[in-house]
Amino acid sequence: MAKGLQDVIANESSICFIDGAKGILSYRGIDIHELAQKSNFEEITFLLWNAALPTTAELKDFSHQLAAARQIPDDVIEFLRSVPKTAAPMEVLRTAVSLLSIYDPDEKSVFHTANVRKSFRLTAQIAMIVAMFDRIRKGKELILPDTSLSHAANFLWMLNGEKPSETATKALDVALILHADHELNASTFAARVIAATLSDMHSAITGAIGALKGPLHGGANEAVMHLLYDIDKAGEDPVEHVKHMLENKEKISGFGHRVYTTEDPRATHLRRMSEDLGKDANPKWYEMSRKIELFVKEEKKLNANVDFYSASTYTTLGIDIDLFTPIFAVSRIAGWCAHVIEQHDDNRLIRPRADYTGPAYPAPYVEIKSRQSQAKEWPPKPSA
Ligand SMILES: CC(=O)SCCNC(=O)CCNC(=O)[C@H](O)C(C)(C)COP(=O)(O)OP(=O)(O)OC[C@H]1O[C@@H](n2cnc3c(N)ncnc32)[C@H](O)[C@@H]1OP(=O)(O)O
Ligand SMILES: O=C([O-])CC(=O)C(=O)O
Repeated sequence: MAKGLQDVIANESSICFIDGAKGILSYRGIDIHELAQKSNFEEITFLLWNAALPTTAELKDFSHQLAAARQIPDDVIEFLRSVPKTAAPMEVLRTAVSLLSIYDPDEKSVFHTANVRKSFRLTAQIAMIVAMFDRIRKGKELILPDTSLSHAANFLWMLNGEKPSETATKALDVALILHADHELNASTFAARVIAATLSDMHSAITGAIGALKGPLHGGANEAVMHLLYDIDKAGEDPVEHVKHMLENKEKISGFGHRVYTTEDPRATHLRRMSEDLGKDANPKWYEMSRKIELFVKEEKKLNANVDFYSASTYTTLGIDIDLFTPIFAVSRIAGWCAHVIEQHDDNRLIRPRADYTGPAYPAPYVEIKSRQSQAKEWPPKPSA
């Protein structure tokens, strides 16, 4: 039995190819390094959904459709205003996406064309929800979307209320390219399991957001930054701190990967971005990260994953920690949609088996008056 389904081939997919031993990641066969250098979020989203790079006219039309989808029902904005300002943005996003389904004109359909329409809306709306809730919780006025801006630039515009610099837009755009898809990662698998019951796309994406939030998955980028802040606040040496954590058998967020046994190709770009942005702003977070990376690699032979340098990159861009995982979702929605579309286009229920480890069958049904409590921890044994 493969615990955690390690290395189990659970589905066919033509979206994303990974060679974990060689550190290769590609979308529809095109290497991530080339995409990170030459492409943009709109183009790779077209690629993920259509299995081919767009022509100039197709890209223009696609970008236009994505910008035109920047609309949120008033009731969803009311919901964002109604939740406590202290709510975690990732929880708010999860619930808002669930709520969006009630207002989506194609909500019940799982047909290809309806799924594509929903993909445009969800991709546009997730970015807007993250930006809008951040402004609402800070008591700031909402900023209307600007359809002349790219997806990355519009997100920064709606978040900060000022036109973003080319450097910030480019950095976010590259981060969005890098995070957009990753084969059957936990959140995408969750989305496909939900979609495979012929449930709707919003249900699948709501489940995916719940899975992404966990600290073993997308939530690790926030945990990395909390670690860096804690070390900095305590004035500790980063290597000594991490050494102590490893001695206590604690995991270091941002390291290790189920599939990559060598460098995560996305970390290569994020490391460079963290360093470059740090040079112009504050190199501290990059420098601390680099020291930790070198030590963990030497000591545990573990490589930094996509979440490690995204933390210092986003912090240097002035983004709050609890928006890191939501921003992961702002990008990953492109991949989730591609996978839900692929699943619905050629569906079969996903229903694996469990290796049963419980009491041998047939176990006796003991009448209630004859039972002794078997509970170990919960519920606690009532005192006699
Ligand atoms: C976008 C993403 O989801 S990328 C991943 C983001 N998650 C993180 O960064 C959290 C930290 N990393 C981890 O917890 C793991 O490496 C995971 C979840 C990514 C992969 O998990 P798995 O493939 O199940 O590996 P598993 O957790 O079994 O670890 C294997 C061994 O490496 C160790 N290990 C793995 N990651 C780490 C880590 N980050 N720090 C310290 N030790 C680690 C484990 O303790 C274990 O050691 P052992 O065999 O001595 O018990
Ligand atoms: O593939 C995984 O297991 C996790 C990951 O890196 C991602 O989702 O980007």
